[in-house]
Amino acid sequence: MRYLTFALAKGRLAKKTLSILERIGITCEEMKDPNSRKLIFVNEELKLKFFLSKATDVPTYVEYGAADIGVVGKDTIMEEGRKLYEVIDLGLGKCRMCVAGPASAKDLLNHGELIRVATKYPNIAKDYFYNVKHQTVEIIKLNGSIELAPIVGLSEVIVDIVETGSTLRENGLEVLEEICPLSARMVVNQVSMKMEHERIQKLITDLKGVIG
Ligand SMILES: Nc1ncnc2c1ncn2[C@@H]1O[C@H](COP(=O)(O)OP(=O)(O)OP(=O)(O)O)[C@@H](O)[C@H]1O
Ligand SMILES: O=P(O)(O)OC[C@H]1O[C@H](OP(=O)(O)OP(=O)(O)O)[C@H](O)[C@@H]1O
Repeated sequence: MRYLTFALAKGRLAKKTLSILERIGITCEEMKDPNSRKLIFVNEELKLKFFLSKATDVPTYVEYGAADIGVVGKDTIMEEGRKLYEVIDLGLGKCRMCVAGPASAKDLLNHGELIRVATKYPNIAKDYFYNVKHQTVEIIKLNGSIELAPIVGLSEVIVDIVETGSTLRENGLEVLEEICPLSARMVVNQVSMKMEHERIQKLITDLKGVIG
């Protein structure tokens, strides 16, 4: 039996992903050592391998088949646009992709003005403004602390993740439009899905049994 390899997003989703896998009997004790610098972990008994990578790289590993299976946020799947199968919504890491800004920016969205949109997600923002709203905008790519952009005058609005809404509230901003709900998904390499169909299907069925 060959090894099945999992690419898991490090950061916010990692711990929750490991605990959902544990609930279906997939454990990788080694991975829990916070001091370890090791990158790849093996469960000999189950013939599984795991590695943690930057969330944005998970779809890349899965498309190329370096990992058979990945767990990553829907936002990253949409933004990366890789060829893979999205097989299950794990229901964790729930949040929303939103257009946000000061209340005063609402009118700019309703009247189709040429506005600047700061975001870590240029493809999602482009798709939303061009294909859904049919509004021409200038997209400005940032890499973090997106809420700063409208405060310091870099953009009129932002496209970003909202979970509790605290970051927006504490900075005098609000949700202006909701683009879509988000959560972590399991994704599968298209060839692996065919070659390892039975094992992957069992995994999906087991996961469906433990998620609410
Ligand atoms: N409040 C939140 N903020 C950001 N992401 C969240 C939040 N809640 C859930 N998520 C989900 O967690 C995923 C990973 O978030 P995390 O902040 O760990 O990674 P990242 O932002 O891609 O990493 P980095 O900070 O290295 O760029 C997101 O892609 C999203 O699907
Ligand atoms: O609605 P909330 O619960 O406040 O969560 C949303 C915030 O969390 C994320 O930022 P993150 O902490 O990942 O930092 P970053 O902005 O540097 O990416 C996201 O980009 C928002 O800023």
